[in-house]
Amino acid sequence: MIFDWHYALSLLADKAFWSASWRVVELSIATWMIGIVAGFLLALGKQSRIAPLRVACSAYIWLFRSLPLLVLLIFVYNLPQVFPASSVVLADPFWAGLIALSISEAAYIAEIHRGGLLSIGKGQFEAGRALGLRYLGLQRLVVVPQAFRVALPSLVNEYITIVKLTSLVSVISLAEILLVGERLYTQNFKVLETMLAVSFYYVLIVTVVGYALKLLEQRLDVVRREPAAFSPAEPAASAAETVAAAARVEETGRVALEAAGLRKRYGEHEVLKGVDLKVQAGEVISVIGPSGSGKTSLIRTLNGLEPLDDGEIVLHGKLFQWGANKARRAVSHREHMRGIVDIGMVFQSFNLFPHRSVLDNVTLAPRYHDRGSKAALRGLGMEMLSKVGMGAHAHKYPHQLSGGQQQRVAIARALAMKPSIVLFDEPTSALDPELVAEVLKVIEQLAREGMTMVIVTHEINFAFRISDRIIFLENGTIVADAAPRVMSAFDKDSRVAHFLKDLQLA
Ligand SMILES: Nc1ncnc2c1ncn2[C@@H]1O[C@H](COP(=O)(O)OP(=O)(O)OP(=O)(O)O)[C@@H](O)[C@H]1O
Repeated sequence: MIFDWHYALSLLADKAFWSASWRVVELSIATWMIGIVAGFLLALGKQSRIAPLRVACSAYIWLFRSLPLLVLLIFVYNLPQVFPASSVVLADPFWAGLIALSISEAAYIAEIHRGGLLSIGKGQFEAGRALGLRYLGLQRLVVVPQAFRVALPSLVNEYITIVKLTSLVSVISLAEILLVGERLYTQNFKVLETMLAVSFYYVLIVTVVGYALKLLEQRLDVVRREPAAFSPAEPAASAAETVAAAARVEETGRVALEAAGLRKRYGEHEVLKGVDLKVQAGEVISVIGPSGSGKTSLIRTLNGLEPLDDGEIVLHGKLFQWGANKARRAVSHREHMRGIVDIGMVFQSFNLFPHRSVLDNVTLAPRYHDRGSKAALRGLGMEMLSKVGMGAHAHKYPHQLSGGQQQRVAIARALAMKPSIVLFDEPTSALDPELVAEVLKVIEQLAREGMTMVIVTHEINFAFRISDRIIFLENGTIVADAAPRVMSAFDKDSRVAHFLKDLQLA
């Protein structure tokens, strides 16, 4: 038997094949999109803290990944035998195929999304929470865009799988590419010629749609993006457009934050053992102490990133945080959130949002909290960036900045919410030594402006130079709390003097 090239080539212009190809494109794209949305919800459900939801989503994923698609297709297509009303939809093989494919693909895609979700670091959630983003806002603005970008290469791959799986829908008589081919070769027995044409159409769809999805993948990949050129004509917006941008400086002398009897334990290890701390408005307090003494734990409990076991925190005279051991819940969620955004937080590892430009990082929270018009917030963002010497980098992405520059952007981001207190958790510990000075200079400037700050730091000279008070923490207890001048004059046998001497020798 001779291979009929002429016939095979004529099939490439066959109307029935082109219309079947279009049906495959429609079916595969619809399945992919439904699978992406449903799969994401399943992935979130599988990670949920609500046990019944977690179990239900896990069971769905387990069941539909185990079930062969062919079985599911036949099952769905024949459902009208038991539920006649469903024939309105399921009598059409396109809809029956779409439903069966989507049910099955959602289970596979859920696992791809879970990989994306797991890749988002804890720091991203903490930065979002410290900026007062609620669950949905955090998902929408921070988690989903990043997780989607991570998952996209696998999702594109899954699309190709879906295109191939559509050939199975021929069993329920959908006139897709394979069925058109089968109908032809059962008439003329030119099986190889027909299958060559069938292959051509599948390869064409995978190539064209696959290429479009690759372009989408590249577009979403900020790491490949060149920084946009900065135009000095664009920036700081007119004074009228600018939301009162300067960091909020409280009337000095009043108590801004008061923590009483703070206790925190991790398992059996009690890391804060009844800490009392009063921060006056305009005061700069540095927290120093040996590694593991509880400095970071203290600062993280102050703005609610870590729950307390006991004790309470009062912010500007209003209860803000309270220990799990206390039954008192006199604070509404709204008031509590107001407290959170009133306390700015700068993290050791910056925790900038990598998928957003520098300016977007700074304006994200004020935009979320509806603090002004787009133009006004842009003006605010530019002003905050200029304040930390980063105005010229507004259009870059975090990965295009040095560590010191990233930390300065993180400071601008915290200031953009106009907090009354800013907490710094070892702001220079993750930096190369030559980058430390630029960050300390910014913090020192804020101290001069009268910003209320609590700074956990290992930069002892810096702490003694800019602070009104130094707190020495050891074993979860405040061992000393004094002005730098007083602390420098402590008895040379005191624990503080030993610690400072050890640091000088190190
Ligand atoms: N999430 C956690 N789970 C369990 N233990 C923790 C956790 N976070 C901190 N710890 C423990 O609590 C203790 C205090 O940690 P913390 O980070 O507050 O100390 P630190 O004084 O800031 O130390 P460093 O100066 O090294 O950063 C340490 O022993 C640490 O191992």
